Amino acid sequence: MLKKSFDNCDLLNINGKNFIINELTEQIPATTPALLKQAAEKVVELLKLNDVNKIVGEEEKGAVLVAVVSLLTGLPFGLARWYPSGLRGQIVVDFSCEYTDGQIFLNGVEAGDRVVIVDDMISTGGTMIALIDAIRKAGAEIVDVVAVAAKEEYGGIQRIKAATGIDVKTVLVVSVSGNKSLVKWYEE
Ligand SMILES: O=P(O)(O)OC[C@H]1O[C@H](OP(=O)(O)OP(=O)(O)O)[C@H](O)[C@@H]1O
Ligand SMILES: Nc1ncnc2[nH]cnc12
Repeated sequence: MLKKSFDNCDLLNINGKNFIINELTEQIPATTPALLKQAAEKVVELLKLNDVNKIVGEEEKGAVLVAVVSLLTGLPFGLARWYPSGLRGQIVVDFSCEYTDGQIFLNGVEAGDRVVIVDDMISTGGTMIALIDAIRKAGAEIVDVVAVAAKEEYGGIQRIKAATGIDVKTVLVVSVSGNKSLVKWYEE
């Protein structure tokens, strides 16, 4: 079901970047609980959870998945926001992603935490690099990073590895260079 939902989807060109019109991240068509559950279960299967005390993700599409992974694992979660709330304890880090750049504001991560990062999609890897920087700035340790999908042509996984030393695992890799999306690899 998950593999099928990312395969043969329409692609929408936004400033030269190919956006996958799909059920899990874009609600086209509406996300079913069965698909969301399968995506979260696949992420949990890949996650190394030894002595981990927290999940970290980013709003807003990623947060839907993080919430379900939290329910499945019983672990609390922190989130990076795109706007400052003015709350004390927010960690601020610059980011640059596929469509824009700016800052992220991380809540809920403390020094000494052992965290796993969960996200829906990796494109350029810019958001993930900023999230990793913010978590390290908070004094927490990153034990594992899992995303549902990576877009093959954008080199995000390699960029994250080069910038942070971290290997990101994904459930699937999807190509966006044709007329439609094509799932190139899927973790059975
Ligand atoms: O690898 P990158 O180039 O950084 O892109 C990946 C990011 O883009 C998506 O979020 P999006 O920017 O669509 O924001 P949203 O989750 O707030 O809708 C996705 O959830 C990732 O966080
Ligand atoms: N649905 C999507 N398709 C392609 N790239 C994305 N980046 C974030 N959401 C995406």
